[in-house]
Amino acid sequence: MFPNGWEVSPAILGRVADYAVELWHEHRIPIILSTLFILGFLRIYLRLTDSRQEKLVALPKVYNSEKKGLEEKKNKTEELAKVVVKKVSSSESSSGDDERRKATGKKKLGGPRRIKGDANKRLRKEGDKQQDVKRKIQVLVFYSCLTGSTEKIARQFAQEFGNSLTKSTEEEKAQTAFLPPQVLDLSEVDYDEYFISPPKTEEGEKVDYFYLVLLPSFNIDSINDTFLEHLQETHHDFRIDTSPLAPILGYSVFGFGDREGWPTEEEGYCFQAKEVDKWMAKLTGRKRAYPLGMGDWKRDGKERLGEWKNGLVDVLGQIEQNGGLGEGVPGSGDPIESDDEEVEDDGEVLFDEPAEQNGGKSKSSGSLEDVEDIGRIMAANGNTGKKPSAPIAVDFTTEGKPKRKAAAPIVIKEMVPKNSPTYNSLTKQGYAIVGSHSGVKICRWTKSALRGRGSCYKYSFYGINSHQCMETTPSLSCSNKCVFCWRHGTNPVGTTWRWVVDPPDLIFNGVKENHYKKIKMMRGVPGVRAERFAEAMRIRHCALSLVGEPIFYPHINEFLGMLHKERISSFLVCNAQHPDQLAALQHVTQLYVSIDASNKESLRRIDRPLHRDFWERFNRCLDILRERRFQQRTVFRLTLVKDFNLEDEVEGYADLVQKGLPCFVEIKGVTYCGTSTSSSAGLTMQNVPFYTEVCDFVVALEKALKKRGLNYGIAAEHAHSCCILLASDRFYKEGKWHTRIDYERFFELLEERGPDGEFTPEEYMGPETPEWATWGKGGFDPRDQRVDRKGRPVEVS
Ligand SMILES: Cc1cc2nc3c(=O)[nH]c(=O)nc-3n(C[C@H](O)[C@H](O)[C@H](O)COP(=O)(O)O)c2cc1C
Ligand code: SF4
Repeated sequence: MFPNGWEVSPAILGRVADYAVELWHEHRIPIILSTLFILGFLRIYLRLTDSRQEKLVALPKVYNSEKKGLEEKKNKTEELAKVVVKKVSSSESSSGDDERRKATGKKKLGGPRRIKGDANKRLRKEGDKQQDVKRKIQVLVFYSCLTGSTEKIARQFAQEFGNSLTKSTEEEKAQTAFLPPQVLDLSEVDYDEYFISPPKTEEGEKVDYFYLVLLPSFNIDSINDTFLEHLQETHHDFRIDTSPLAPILGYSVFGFGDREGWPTEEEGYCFQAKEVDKWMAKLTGRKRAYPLGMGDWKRDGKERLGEWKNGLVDVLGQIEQNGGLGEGVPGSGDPIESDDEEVEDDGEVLFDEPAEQNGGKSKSSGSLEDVEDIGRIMAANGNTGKKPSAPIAVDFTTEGKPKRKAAAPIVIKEMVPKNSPTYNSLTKQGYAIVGSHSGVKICRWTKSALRGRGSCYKYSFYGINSHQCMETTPSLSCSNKCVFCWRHGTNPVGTTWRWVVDPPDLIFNGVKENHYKKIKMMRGVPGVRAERFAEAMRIRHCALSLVGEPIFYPHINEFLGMLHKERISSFLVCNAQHPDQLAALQHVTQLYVSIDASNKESLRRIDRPLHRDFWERFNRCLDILRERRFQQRTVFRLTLVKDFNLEDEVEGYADLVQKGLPCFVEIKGVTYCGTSTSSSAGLTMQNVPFYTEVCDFVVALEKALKKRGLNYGIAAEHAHSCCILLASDRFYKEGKWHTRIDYERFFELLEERGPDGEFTPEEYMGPETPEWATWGKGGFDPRDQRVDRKGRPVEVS
């Protein structure tokens, strides 16, 4: 009923409803469209009004209250002792919010916040803040023992180790606190507490653990067996993560043994320490922080343990600085297996010619200048980042001839700029580029020696420890394109030095730094021996023979002086194409010239030299070697390539030896590398001679030399690298070959008489060549274990 008393009968209501339904059915589309149109219009109108007036016309109350609520919430949460908050991601905040924010001119609130954690608890902890900042590291020293010595050693070790660590963190500002090392007897500890996961700490306390295991070996039943069984079972237990100890910072193992009863590792020397090291690597996800150490408790145990301790102090120092094991570990547990490398990194190799270099024909438009002038020009350019404007060329072919006047401004480019394909290619291959034209790389023999798997032939012949050898070059550029070049790349080749010249000290410091960095990356590699690793941190030898041509570098003598000053011996290999530089070279410990062929045609085919007068240059180099044979310890390096320079060339090589009269002749079979450079030259595996073929060649060459009245004999061999040494009888004394070098004497002579001083190679001739390295004995270092490509031991025949 209506208020005025009208009554509407149900029949009328029914008719109205019918009419409305009918109307809807007939006109629903126009009704919907016009409603949408009106709503759309209304919305646009509201928007326009909104931005003009810079305030909300519609829904203001709703938004304001929401905003107010959020702000209150924000203040509250901030007040609540800066609890951990998490912003809702931007994708979650609606665009409408943004627009409204724009409209109000208010700052972004960051969206609703989700509160994590307990604010009150956090407030309670505020007072502990200072304490929280310091990170705590707990070193645990586990040991096992049967007859009592290891316990004593472990306690003393922990004491000394703790002292060394605290010294480094005594400063108030130190971010890390080393807790005193704990010594734990493996026959008493609960293995589940330490070797299924790291020990639990007090609630809220953050302690990182570092495990050390001092373990004598026993070939009888002992706690070692129980311990090893536990490690194995944990690793194989399907209910447990395969690396449950991965949260620890790192570990290292030191084994005690007795060489009197167990002389070699194959016979059981320290065998259980090796096992523990292996299982710990698995359980920790390869967190070997320092190589396995081993010591004979009757002989060198203390000394080896001391080295191992010092190495670990260094490692913990790095952890303190970097927060973890850092580069190489478990990356160094990601070993670049030396055996995986295609070939050994010893020898001159080249890269493909870059497009802009045309067969060595110099395109330089600039003037020809002296090497020394490059420094002057660089100084004139101020090396200030101003772009020099035209190339400079130093043409060794025209050195000494009158200079032409500069026709155009000078631009000095870098040989291997950081953004060049060469740089990328070289770094990918494991080279570190130092400055703009020098490189350093760890050769596979260095890695092999670190793991006790054999040194290169230079140990057998000359007594060089491969793990203390740095392989480097101050010039990545070269003037040949040898067929056996095994590096892919696009490095500059050319007859002239046209690049920026880096100062020698920059190169010297840079190559050392990078070499040590690369050695350090090996510390977690399985099988690396602690004592070799410690020795490797002192470079004793430098092989200037990587890629490129070292005497191409204008300051090579200064660079050599720096090596010698630090008592690093130098073996310099050059390609017999730079006679002037060779003549000007000061003393090196051993001076090599690569003799890749015995006649002009063969040399052209193999070395593919860029110099048109390559044969004349080659011969001049041999003359220089002959003249200097009583000043420099000279070596011919022959690389035999079947079907290229092996057959019918014995007589030719004998002639070259007669011409140069080197102190030694090293003969080596080529190593196949399968690069585009070599295959485009038609080189295949078929060109690699067998060792027996190399032996036959050497016997024939010795005979050919004798025929010419030259007294050379086969002094040493290293079958492992297919290399044999012929020596002049100048190095044959009292019925023995003396191919080794007295390095200390060499440095003394240098100090006494200077880099140009008069002294002969005989004056620093070393002790006799060891029996195992002489002809017929194979030459494998008896200290090491020979392995095949898969790391399996190989019997040395
Ligand atoms: C019963 C026995 C068995 C041993 N077996 C080996 C072994 O197989 N390999 C090894 O290098 N040393 C072996 N050793 C030498 C011990 O590892 C070495 O003497 C060690 O320093 C002993 O440590 P401890 O005095 O703490 O028990 C053995 C010693 C004993 C007493
Ligand atoms: S001399 Fe040095 S660089 Fe050359 S192969 Fe031996 S260890 Fe390697």
